[in-house]
This record gives sequence, C-alpha cells and structure tokens, in this order.
Amino acid sequence: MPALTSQTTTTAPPASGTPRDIRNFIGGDFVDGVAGFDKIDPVDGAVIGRVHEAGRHEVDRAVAAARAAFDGPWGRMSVGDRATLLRRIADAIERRFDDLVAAEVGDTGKPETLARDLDVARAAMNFRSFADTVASTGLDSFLTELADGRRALNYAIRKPLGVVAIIVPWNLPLLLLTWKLAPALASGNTVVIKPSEETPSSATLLAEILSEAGVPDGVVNVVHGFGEDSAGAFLTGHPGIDGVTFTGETSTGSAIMRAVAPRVRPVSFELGGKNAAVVFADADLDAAIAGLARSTYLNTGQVCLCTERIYVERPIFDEMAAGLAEQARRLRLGRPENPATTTGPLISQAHRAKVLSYFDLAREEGATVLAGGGVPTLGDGLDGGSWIEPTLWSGLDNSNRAVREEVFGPVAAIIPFDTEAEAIALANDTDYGLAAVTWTSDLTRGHRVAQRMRTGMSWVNTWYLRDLRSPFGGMGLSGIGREGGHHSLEFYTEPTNVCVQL
Ligand SMILES: NC(=O)C1=CN([C@@H]2O[C@H](COP(=O)(O)OP(=O)(O)OC[C@H]3O[C@@H](n4cnc5c(N)ncnc54)[C@H](O)[C@@H]3O)[C@@H](O)[C@H]2O)C=CC1
Ligand SMILES: O=C(O)/C=C/C=C(\O)C(=O)O
Repeated sequence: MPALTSQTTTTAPPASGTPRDIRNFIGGDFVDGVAGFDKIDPVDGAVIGRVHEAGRHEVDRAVAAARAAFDGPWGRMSVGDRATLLRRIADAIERRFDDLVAAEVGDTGKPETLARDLDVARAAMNFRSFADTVASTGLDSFLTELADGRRALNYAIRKPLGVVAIIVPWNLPLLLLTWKLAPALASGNTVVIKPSEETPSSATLLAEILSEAGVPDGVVNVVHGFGEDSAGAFLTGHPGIDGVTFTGETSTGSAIMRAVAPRVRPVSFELGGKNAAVVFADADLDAAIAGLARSTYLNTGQVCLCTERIYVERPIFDEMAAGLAEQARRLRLGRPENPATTTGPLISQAHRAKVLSYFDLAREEGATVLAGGGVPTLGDGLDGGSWIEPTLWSGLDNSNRAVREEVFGPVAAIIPFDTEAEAIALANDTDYGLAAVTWTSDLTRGHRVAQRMRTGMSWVNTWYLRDLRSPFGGMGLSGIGREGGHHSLEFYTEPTNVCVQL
C-alpha cells in the first residue's frame, strides 16, 4: 500500500462512511507511516480506518523521543506530582468516555454496554488505582547494627527502568494498555506503545487525551503496525528499550524474549491460558450456570481468563450441561449499539478461521456439540462480519487437542469427574497456569481446592472479580511476573539500596 500523506489529526471524526486516518504519535505529534493498512469492522466487514504503519525510522524516532523526555524534567518529577497527573488523566478519560467507547466498539465490535462497563471504566480506574499505589507503597529500610558497634541505615529507593515498550493485544485494548501505562508512568518511565494492528483507535485517542491532561511531549508515544518484520519487532529489538511489558499469545512472548535476550532486558508477560472451572455437586447450581456462562462467553470468549474446560461432579453433570447449553443459546448476537446485545463478533475473519478450525477438530476428536458449533446467519447487513455461535462440547477428555490448546473463542468442553483429587488433577493437567474457578457451597473445600490449583489466580464462586492491588498473572506457559498494585511497581522500577554509616 502506498504511504499515507493526509495531515488531519488521527481522531478527527470522518465524514460518514469515510475511513478514519489513524496515525502514529511521536514526541507529541501525529506522524505518518511508511505504509498503511485497513482496519476492518468485525461487525460487518466494512473498512473503517486506514492505519499508518510505522517503519524502523518511526520506531527509532519514538524511542528517541521517549529517551529525551526521560532525560528531561519528567525524570525529575516528584512521586506526588506524578500521582496528581495520573488522577488528572483519569478525569480526562471520563470527559472523553463516549469517544473512547466509540473507538473501542468500532475496532472490536463488542457490545457498547460491555465497552462502557468494563473497558473504558477500567481505564480510568487503572490510573486512579496506581496513583494511590505509588503514593502509598514504601520500600525496605533497616537499622543495621554490626558486631563491632557500628550502625548504619540501609534504605531502598526506586528508580524508573527508563524507556519501556508496551505491546498489547486486541481483546481488551484500552483496559490492557492502561493497566500497563498507568504503573509505568506512576514509576517515572517513558513509553513507546505498540497497540494491536486490529485495534489501533483507542490507543491513538488516548494519546490525544494524555496530551490534553498535561503529559509532556515524548513521555507517551504510539507506533502502529504488525509484529514480525514490523513495528512490534522493530520496537522489542531496539537497543534503546529498557524493558518490555506484553500481553498476548505465548508464542509471541517467546519471540519477544528472543528479541531482548542479547541485551538482557526485563520482561513482564501475561500470556495465554486454558483455564479450568471445577463444579462440585454441592454448588448453587443456578449461580454456577450463570457464572460459567459469563466466564465462557464474556467478550465472545476473548479474555485470557475465560474458562475453556469445565469439570463437573458426575451427579450434576447432565443438569449443568443442559443449563449451560441453554445459556449459550440465549445469548443475543447483534449490533453493538443495541442494548439487548450480549455478544459481539470475533475480532477478525482470521481469528474466526482459527476458532472454526477447533470446532472441526473437536468434532473429529469425537465431541458432541451441545450448543452452537458454527457460523450464525444474522442478516441485517451483518453477514460480512466475523460472527460465530457460542458453543459447548461434551464427549471430550484431557487427551484431546481441543481440550489442551487455547482456542480464545466462545467455547468450552464440559467433562465429568468423580472425586476432588481427580478434579484437581484434571484442572492442573495443562502447560498453562493462568486462572481457575471452583464452584462449591463448602467454603473449606473452596479454599482447599483453590489453593491447590496450579494457577496465578484462583476464584471461588465467582470469576473475574478484580481488586487492582492483588497479584495478576500466570505460571507455566501463561507468563512471567505479576501485575497489580506494588507488583507492577516492582517491574517498572529498579530498587537501589543506599547504605549510610551513622
Ligand atoms: N490476552 C491474550 O491472552 C490474547 C491471546 N491471543 C491469542 O493469540 C492469537 C493470535 O492473536 P494475535 O493478535 O496475533 O496475538 P499476538 O500475541 O501475536 O499479538 C499481540 C500483540 O503483539 C504484537 N506482536 C506480534 N508478534 C510480535 C513480535 N514478534 N514482536 C513484537 N510484537 C509482536 C502484535 O502486533 C500485537 O500488538 C489469537 O488467536 C489468540 O488465540 C490474542 C490476543 C490476546
Ligand atoms: O482485568 C485485567 O486486568 C485483565 C484482564 C484480561 C487479560 O489480561 C487478557 O485477556 O489478556
């Protein structure tokens, strides 16, 4: 595609039906790319944006702008002033709430109600939460007493890493970006952000909002493009980057590790999952069915925490399977602006092809399809979109690939078990280790089982109930490190110990 040359700002509203120009944001200016690509609306397949792809030169400029800003007044700003700025950013996000909802819905096709209640609300919350955390989290200090009578004060201070690369996916674009950006800024870093090629809009609008809120030029830069041989790889392989924080697929995490290995840069990775739920016969069945419908189908199953394996104690298996299949059939697929819509499309035709390949695989592996299983016919101009039916399988077990590999769509396999020990073993029989859910009315058992899950997060009788101060992340193939509260600050800073002899 030829280079794009128009000089309009990225977020200026287009004439109706005209694709928006979506530019890079470098050193406080919106900047053209070396090439461009179309942003497709997953609701109906229409082209809604033309994205300026950053080449090596634009990535170099972005990293240089971030370095210059880091070496300037930003690097000397007090913690209190940074916390105040974060709160101002949260206010500014709320002032542009509807614009951010429109950007997020346009790129992802998710229901507007979901974008409002989850994505954009959390963006503001992320900044407020890290303003509180940075203002209130202390560090070690020790009064040291030596055998020879000398005394010393040892205390640690935090220094920002420097220029941090933030690479984010398309499923919760603004939520995940701000979940990384807020603690990075709270800690005094400058950043270069590479949003997903599928969801360039909210990051670009956020850049404008940050400027309006008073974030100095160069502190936050946004470069658009793809991963390999494009902006993503140019950024993670750049010698001027001091750390990389990434959320996305496990194989991409491996590629990023290889990119930073020669310079031994720190990484924070929140990767994939193949999350299990365990339902005991003593659970409140209505609550469990409603909870599992949410954990399987929220955001069309495109949340790293979504449940893809459901283990159910045998006496209640048939009732659970029938109840959950009924919930899947009741979901309302439709236009995002319709308040009755519960479920949007998948992000792209390419992702739908991947999810459908698992629908085929599951059938080949012997699945019984209890709900869904294909592509719906919706009419109303929607059939060019990447819609898919919420689906439930039975008849599979842990030996099947459909039960072992992350699908990242609205689908789960439901499997019976007989004993608590078997349920724990089945849930833990995975190379991933992100999130688990236990449904039981016996809270002693709830604690016991939750603690034995080999995951970074373990919910009991709920799912995706978040406290932003608690550790968030996974083990095994699901990631490296933890985000949330002081855990995030630990990644974005280098502690330095000062020892003063008294
Ligand atoms: N939160 C999660 O766990 C997510 C998982 N996925 C899974 O990943 C699959 C692939 O989706 P993608 O969008 O391709 O995910 P991805 O993990 O490849 O992409 C996430 C981000 O990484 C960037 N990226 C890709 N390759 C890179 C590289 N070599 N160096 C630097 N940056 C790179 C992408 O441009 C994007 O901004 C999906 O089908 C889904 O199964 C996708 C999105 C989120
Ligand atoms: O609530 C959060 O902080 C994050 C939720 C989801 C993901 O991290 C993901 O889907 O990758």
